[in-house]
Amino acid sequence: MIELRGVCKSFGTKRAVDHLDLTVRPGELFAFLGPNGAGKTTTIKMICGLLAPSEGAVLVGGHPAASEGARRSLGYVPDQPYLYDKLTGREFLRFVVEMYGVDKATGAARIEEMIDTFEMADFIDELCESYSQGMKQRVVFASALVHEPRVLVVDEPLVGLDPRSARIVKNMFVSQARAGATVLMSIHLLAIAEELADTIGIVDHGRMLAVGSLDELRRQAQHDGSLEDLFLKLTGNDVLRAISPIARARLERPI
Ligand SMILES: Nc1ncnc2c1ncn2[C@@H]1O[C@H](COP(=O)(O)OP(=O)(O)OP(=O)(O)O)[C@@H](O)[C@H]1O
Repeated sequence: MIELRGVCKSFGTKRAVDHLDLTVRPGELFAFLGPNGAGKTTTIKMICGLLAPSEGAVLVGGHPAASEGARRSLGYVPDQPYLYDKLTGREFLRFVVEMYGVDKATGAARIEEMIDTFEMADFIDELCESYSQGMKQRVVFASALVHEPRVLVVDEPLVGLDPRSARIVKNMFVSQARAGATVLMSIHLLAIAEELADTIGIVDHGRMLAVGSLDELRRQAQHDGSLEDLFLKLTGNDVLRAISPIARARLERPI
């Protein structure tokens, strides 16, 4: 479970997150949407204990964010993942398993499972510095899941993945949620949110504009269109203003 209650985060005079309330339950796959600069990454960093809120409370698996309990419950894939160049993928996964205090036999079995799930056998014993972007992403996903977290938080999950790897990752989100994990992903690809998410939250200027299933969002926005139409309506059509009048007229035609 992820719970945010009245959460605010300011950087100097800039309010990045503004009284945000959010609950994501076990078994739920939540897509966090919003325009650039809306406050998604800042919120995710507070969930992961990397930033402290200026106000409000953040709970992860029932524990205050950044506490030992929260960290043990959590798997996190950042938008700009980092691997150690001079370790192999397998060594990196071993390091992560040891960090979480997983016993040796269980850890070794979980690493094999991850290698299999993310189809990494061909490169897992090469140094990370030799990996392509997509290979790095797969190792990072494996490292976020290897300790079997109950809460998975992913910032922009599909950047740099080829279609096959993207499919593996999408399947993994769904199977994690169906197995009872709480899954929150921030994503700009609205079609993916529409395809995968049980619940969608649209944030802008640090505030939650709407949250619910796609049908609930349609009711809240009193608009019976696609998720893209709803998104643009709720976030003020900023994108439409930036494109040509002809394209805008086409997009603004009633559906
Ligand atoms: N360390 C920081 N110092 C100052 N301002 C920051 C800092 N981090 C984020 N911000 C500001 O907070 C706001 C929210 O940023 P955030 O990265 O959370 O947005 P986002 O929704 O993740 O955007 P994107 O979709 O572009 O990744 C932005 O205005 C950003 O400039």
